[in-house]
Amino acid sequence: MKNITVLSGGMGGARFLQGLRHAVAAGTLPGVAADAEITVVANTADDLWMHGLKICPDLDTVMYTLGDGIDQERGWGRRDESWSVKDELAAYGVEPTWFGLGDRDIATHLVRTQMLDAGYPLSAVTGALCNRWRPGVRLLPMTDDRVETHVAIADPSAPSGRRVVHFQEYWVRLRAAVPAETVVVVGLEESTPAPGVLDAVTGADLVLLPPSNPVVSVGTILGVPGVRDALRATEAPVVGLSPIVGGTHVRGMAHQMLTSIGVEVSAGAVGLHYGSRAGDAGGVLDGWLVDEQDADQVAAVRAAGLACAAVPLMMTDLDATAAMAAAAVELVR
Ligand SMILES: O=c1nc2n(C[C@H](O)[C@H](O)[C@H](O)CO)c3cc(O)ccc3cc-2c(=O)[nH]1
Repeated sequence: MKNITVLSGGMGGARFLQGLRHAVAAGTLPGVAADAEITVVANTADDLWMHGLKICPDLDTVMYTLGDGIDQERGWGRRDESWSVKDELAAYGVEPTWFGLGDRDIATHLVRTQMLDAGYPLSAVTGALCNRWRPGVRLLPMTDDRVETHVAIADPSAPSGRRVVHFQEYWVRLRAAVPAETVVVVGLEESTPAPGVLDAVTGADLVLLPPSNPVVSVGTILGVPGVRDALRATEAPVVGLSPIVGGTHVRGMAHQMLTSIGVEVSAGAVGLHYGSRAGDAGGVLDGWLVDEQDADQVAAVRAAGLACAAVPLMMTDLDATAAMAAAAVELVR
């Protein structure tokens, strides 16, 4: 195997990619060449415009994490960050004040916004930013078009009893503490895959769905017209790793998002939600990894036509994550 493609969200996907890159370089993935290329197709529906800047959280989290600029503790934004601009904006009473824009991070958004204003597509901007960060993977946005996830929540003070907020407000300001009644990904149906995305799927030797949010991260990538068809057409095996362990998410808000689309919050249910490529309901997987805590769900996943195994899925360190990548390869060899 020489070409591995990963459909990734932010923090969970980025941590997985660290382990995958480590395993490829160490030559510990059975049948995978040590010089194999990793292509990351990243979710861009978390993106938002704020203070006139285009912010791309999942692209930046992958870029900073693999480029060794990430703040490990937060899992997003830059290490050794300062917040002077954020504080000054707050001093002017400029909203929103709830979003953490760091001084170093703002430089990334300034470069991106200037290039977008000059007419460069997001994919070209991302390539330019990666010339500095050298993440060691090819990083592609899922689309160059504007796509944004918005969440409808109950709001008794609103005439309709509901209010729609940008995904970032739901996640950062509201801490996903209220039920997501409806998730709407604005612009998704009209979007087209960014250059290289479909080829990265159809031309891969292996496609991986890391433990990112199956609704608002991987789910949005699958929603870009053409991506799901490419996954069902590729000759590469497609393997996913469950973001749900022991009945809940490890970090983030997969629990709330799965509930909002009526999918049971379990490792097995997420695998069945992605579905088997062997089936005819648009499924995209050949294999699905669940954590050892969820071994009792392996039989049901296999019964749906998926290869399935229960292995440790907690990304506690680089070796643990590398072992997860190896288990994914083993599952479909
Ligand atoms: O929990 C937070 N996450 C923050 N994130 C993380 C972001 O909400 C998540 O990475 C994804 O959107 C969800 O996966 C940021 C990411 C960026 O790229 C830039 C700024 C932020 C700011 C925050 C923040 O203030 N609080």
